[in-house]
Amino acid sequence: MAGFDDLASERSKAQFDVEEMKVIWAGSRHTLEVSDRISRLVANDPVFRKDTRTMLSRKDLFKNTLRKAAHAWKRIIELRLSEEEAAELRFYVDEPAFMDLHWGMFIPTIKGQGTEEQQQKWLPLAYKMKIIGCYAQTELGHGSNVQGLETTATFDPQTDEFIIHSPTLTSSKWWPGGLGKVSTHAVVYGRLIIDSKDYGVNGFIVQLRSLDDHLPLPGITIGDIGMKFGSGAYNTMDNGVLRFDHVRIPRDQMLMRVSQVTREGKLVQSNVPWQLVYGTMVYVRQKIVSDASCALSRAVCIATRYSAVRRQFGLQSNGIETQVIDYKTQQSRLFPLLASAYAFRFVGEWLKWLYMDVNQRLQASDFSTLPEAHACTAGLKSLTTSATADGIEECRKLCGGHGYLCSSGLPELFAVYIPACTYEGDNIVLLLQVARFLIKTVSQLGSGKEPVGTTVYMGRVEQLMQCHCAVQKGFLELSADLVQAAVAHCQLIVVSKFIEKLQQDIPGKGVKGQLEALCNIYALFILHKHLGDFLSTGCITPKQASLANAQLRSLYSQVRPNAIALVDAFNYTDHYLSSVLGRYDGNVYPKLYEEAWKDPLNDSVVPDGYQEYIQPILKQQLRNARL
Ligand SMILES: CCCCCCCCCCCCCCCCCCCCC/C=C/C(=O)SCCNC(=O)CCNC(=O)[C@H](O)C(C)(C)COP(=O)(O)OP(=O)(O)OC[C@H]1O[C@@H](n2cnc3c(N)ncnc32)[C@H](O)[C@@H]1OP(=O)(O)O
Ligand SMILES: Cc1cc2nc3c(=O)[nH]c(=O)nc-3n(C[C@H](O)[C@H](O)[C@H](O)COP(=O)(O)OP(=O)(O)OC[C@H]3O[C@@H](n4cnc5c(N)ncnc54)[C@H](O)[C@@H]3O)c2cc1C
Repeated sequence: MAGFDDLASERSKAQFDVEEMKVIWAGSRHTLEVSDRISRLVANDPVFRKDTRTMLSRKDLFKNTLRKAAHAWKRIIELRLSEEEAAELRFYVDEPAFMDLHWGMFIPTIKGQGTEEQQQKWLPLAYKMKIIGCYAQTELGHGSNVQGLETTATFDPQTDEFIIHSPTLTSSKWWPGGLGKVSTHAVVYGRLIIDSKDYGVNGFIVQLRSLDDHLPLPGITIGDIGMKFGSGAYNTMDNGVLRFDHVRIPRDQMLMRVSQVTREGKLVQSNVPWQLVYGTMVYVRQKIVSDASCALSRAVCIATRYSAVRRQFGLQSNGIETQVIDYKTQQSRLFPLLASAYAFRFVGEWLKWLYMDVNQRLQASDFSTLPEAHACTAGLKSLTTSATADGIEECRKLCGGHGYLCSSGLPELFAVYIPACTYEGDNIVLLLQVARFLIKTVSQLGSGKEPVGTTVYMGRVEQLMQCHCAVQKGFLELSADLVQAAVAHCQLIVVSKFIEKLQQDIPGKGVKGQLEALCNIYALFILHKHLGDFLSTGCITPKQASLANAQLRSLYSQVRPNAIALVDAFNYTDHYLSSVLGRYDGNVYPKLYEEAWKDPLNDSVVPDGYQEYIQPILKQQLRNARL
């Protein structure tokens, strides 16, 4: 039968060791073992089913998410899962929920911005989930402009407290995940006011709900902000709205690693840079880059397997049509995405290392690499999420009409993924940060300060000094071009990190060769996409451009027989993929047919509403016809 045979035959053509590629993708043999074990644990647990998610009402969907989160937590305790295993469990459960913000933002904020005493007080409660926290920064009126936040935290020396207040409608907290219905606590960002003087934005731990009956505490108005894009998708999350009416908290609930307010109401700055107040965002942006390769590889896995099963036109001598994966147009859309998934995987690994390195330096009071870490996390978050969001949509189109069905898994994946282009910093706003960093680096070239890290190449480009003079005249005026420059800088990082990966010892028959082909596809595809820029700046000649395109076509042919094995190396279970088109066994058509009958509309042969709305029309037509 088509599908079974097609994918089996594709797998037999692979020219490399798939099991070794799985290790490369996972990062290590140990990580592969953990990820494989936990993915099966989730797939075999009926509580974690997700096949009806897109058909549930918001209330049922949300309650089901609470059920899954409670079950996940129970399993984590029962099985004594390590932090790594718990994170894998969350990944394979594949459902955004309040837990993400509790573990992914609330706890890291206390760790990064709290003093030793504050950590000792709050972290044990948070780790045991005796309190559940979220990250309440964004307001109705301001998200990107953090310094524009309006919530106030006014010190009251009489009582040794801060008074948290929302002075305007636009100061209402708006968007924080987990806030709407679940969190008992939040890190709230607000303006520190002492003696009528504004000292800018700081973080404060605020209890929102009673730990007895979950009701909001006095002075607090709280709720969910409403349905979001798509069915299922991010609607499992209770993004919330929050207003404060002069809510009092003890002074020691201001996060005081960066600056402290004394009992007398004096502000004391510590030796750490004030930008550490933005530290949680650096951590999460780094995580988002790692996750981009997961979302993109998932879409690519579905589109690649289906492209090998789907046949259209080109009847061959044996009487069967051509697999759509054999069309060069399909390859030229699909294989750059396959290469991007691998490229993002490796740059994500590197960024994780960079983040760990900067953290270690921070502990030792070395703040020198913080600006680069900020620029790299901001820029790569922007590049990888934009490319992944576009890539998922391209995969939907690569699957033709069936890609539009929820059972393909692609609509929900797209809907759940696209806010990544906005949250943790709008992608354009983040690229402007990178542009500023680049301009600053260029401006220091003449002063003898050698560029380091990802900007080391700047020391070799003489024309950059002239660029700097031009940009000095108008950053805002040139910002659209500067954003392009920031993207180019980030692309250079992605390609360099892929090349560095290839320089490592890579065991396994044919594995390195496949990775080299993918690396070249990624680099040449970027060149192809921006050919105009490369030609107009004289970086390459028209002859080189045409050679590069010829090389790209030849690389597609090289990857073609290995395409299915390259997506098998992601080691995704059918449960995780949640796609009829991307099934491991390729049994697409019978399962698509079967899936259709599960839709609630097919519960009855004659639909609800027939007698009210259809029958009268039909009868009317009958009368008109008689007339
Ligand atoms: C159901 C299953 C349950 C299973 C249970 C098991 C559980 C197990 C474990 C689970 C683990 C889950 C993990 C998941 C993790 C992730 C979840 C992610 C969810 C995401 C949700 C979204 C959250 C949010 O969106 S939070 C809000 C984010 N907001 C933003 O990003 C705002 C963007 N704006 C800004 O960052 C700033 O305003 C900015 C930078 C644009 C401007 O800043 P400015 O101060 O106004 O001005 P500027 O002059 O530009 O900067 C000054 C100065 O500071 C430097 N700078 C800026 N930012 C930083 C920074 N972040 N770090 C360091 N330095 C920074 C800047 O460069 C300037 O420097 P100088 O030039 O030297 O002056
Ligand atoms: C699903 C989701 C979950 C979220 N979770 C949380 C959370 O848990 N906690 C939290 O605090 N927040 C959260 N947020 C909020 C999120 O961080 C903000 O929405 C994000 O930072 C963007 O800010 P904004 O909405 O103010 O966009 P805006 O800044 O209003 O952006 C609107 C447009 O203006 C452009 N723009 C803005 N400034 C500039 C500029 N200087 N130059 C050029 N163009 C500009 C942008 O590019 C964009 O096109 C979440 C958001 C979403 C969508």
